[in-house]
Amino acid sequence: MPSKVRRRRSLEDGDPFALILAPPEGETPEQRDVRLLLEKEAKQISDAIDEQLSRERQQDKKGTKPVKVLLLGQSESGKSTTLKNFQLMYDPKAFHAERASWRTVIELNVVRSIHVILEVITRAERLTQDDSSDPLVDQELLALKRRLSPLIHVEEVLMQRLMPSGSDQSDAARLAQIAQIPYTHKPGGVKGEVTINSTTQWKDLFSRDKYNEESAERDATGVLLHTHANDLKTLWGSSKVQSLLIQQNIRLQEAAGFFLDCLDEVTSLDYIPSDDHILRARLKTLGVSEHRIKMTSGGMTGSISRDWRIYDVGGHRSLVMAYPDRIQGDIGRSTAAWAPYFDDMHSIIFLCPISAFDQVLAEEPRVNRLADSVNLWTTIVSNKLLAKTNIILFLNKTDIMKSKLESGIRFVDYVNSYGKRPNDFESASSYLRKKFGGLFKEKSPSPRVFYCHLTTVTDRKSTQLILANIKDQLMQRYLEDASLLA
Ligand SMILES: Nc1nc2c(ncn2[C@@H]2O[C@H](COP(=O)(O)OP(=O)(O)OP(=O)(O)O)[C@@H](O)[C@H]2O)c(=O)[nH]1
Ligand SMILES: [Mg+2]
Repeated sequence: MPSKVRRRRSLEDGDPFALILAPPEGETPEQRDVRLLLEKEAKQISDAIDEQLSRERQQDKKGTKPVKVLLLGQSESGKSTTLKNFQLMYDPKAFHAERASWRTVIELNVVRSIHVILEVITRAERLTQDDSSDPLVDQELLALKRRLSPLIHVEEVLMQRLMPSGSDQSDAARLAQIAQIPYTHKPGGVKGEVTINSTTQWKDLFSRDKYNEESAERDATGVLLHTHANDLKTLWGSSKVQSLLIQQNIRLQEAAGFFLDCLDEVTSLDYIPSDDHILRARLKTLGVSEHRIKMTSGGMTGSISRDWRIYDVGGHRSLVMAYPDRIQGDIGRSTAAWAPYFDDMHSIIFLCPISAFDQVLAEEPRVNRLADSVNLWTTIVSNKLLAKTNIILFLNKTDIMKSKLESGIRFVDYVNSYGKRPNDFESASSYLRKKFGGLFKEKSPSPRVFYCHLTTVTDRKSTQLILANIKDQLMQRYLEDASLLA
């Protein structure tokens, strides 16, 4: 029992690194059972992967192998945004062809932010009723709320169009059936974020050509946003709304899919999203999608061209392994869901959204988001099957991290081992780099190089420099491997 107390305390103290490194001494019999169960599961996965590896080695003896890159990380870490950057750089034609389709997603993002504000007003109204001496909501706000409430209906219509098969929960359940992964419905989870299943042809659904034939709602939404443009701007510009958001501790500007700072553009009738807007658009991925891009790299001996396959894995934890409640939210289930995609990857780009240090997982409110990323990182780097895989860490969302620290949110309040170091971006990011690097060295089955970048993947310029380097580095490695095998 004493060690159990110590382990729990380190979690409560909010130090994800201490938790990972804590020795399993003083394990209770139940903990032991759970650990053995996890080990058994890990062994089964490992055996299955070994078998698949050996089958694929046979197949790969013929033909040129594509370069395979896997994007990993928790939900909202920036995987799909990294993929968009790759597409924008190396397959711009396809990227631009999809531009109009992203408009619907952005419209939905706008409506969602408005929905959040309307709920904030409703909550404040309730409080005002309790204390009418100092009304938090005035008549003007109430009138705005009334006029904008039809947008909530629009949100439902749009979500039905993007998710024809129903909610993300039902998609997860279906996926679980196909993948034969135990699935548990978690009541009271995230409220209706729009999710895209990798098999849904949503871009076709919303392409401009198709619009005229069958998707009247889409333009109706654009027109509705346009009609309400002034009210939308008044609502967002209202100092009363801004103070209600602060009072209720909602930092809307830092949320995924925030577009209220460019309402003039987004609500105009001829709005077509820019590249930057597409990078900022939020659409949650469910399942795994494969993207093929032809890449060319120049070298001393001339340029080479290879097919790349980039795999974007939905990071949401809706596939839950049937383990005791206590350990849900831990390493095993994620590995189980992703394991089939690990085996022959040339590289894994692992994204950790470092700005999430003060947040919890939407789907698992007991779990701190940084602690979750540290857990996933540890699982990936310690996996023996990945011992030779090139792993690149993106400490992402540095822009939000900076603004949080500047606004006075204290890193040490969530990572107690940070101690008395200054609460600024330089110190906090270099601390995290060291910690992730330390885990990498300690947990890697054999020595390998630690690659780490501080990123803001919504920023095209800086991200594309990093991706160009990664592309050349992987092409180089690929050639070296090929010549070794020849
Ligand atoms: N400000 C800021 N926003 C970011 C950054 N990286 C990603 N985002 C935004 O965060 C949201 C989530 O990013 P995604 O790329 O969809 O996250 P994901 O990892 O694919 O999430 P899942 O599909 O749920 O697994 C999007 O609206 C992005 O535009 C960043 O570095 N800074
Ligand atoms: Mg995604």
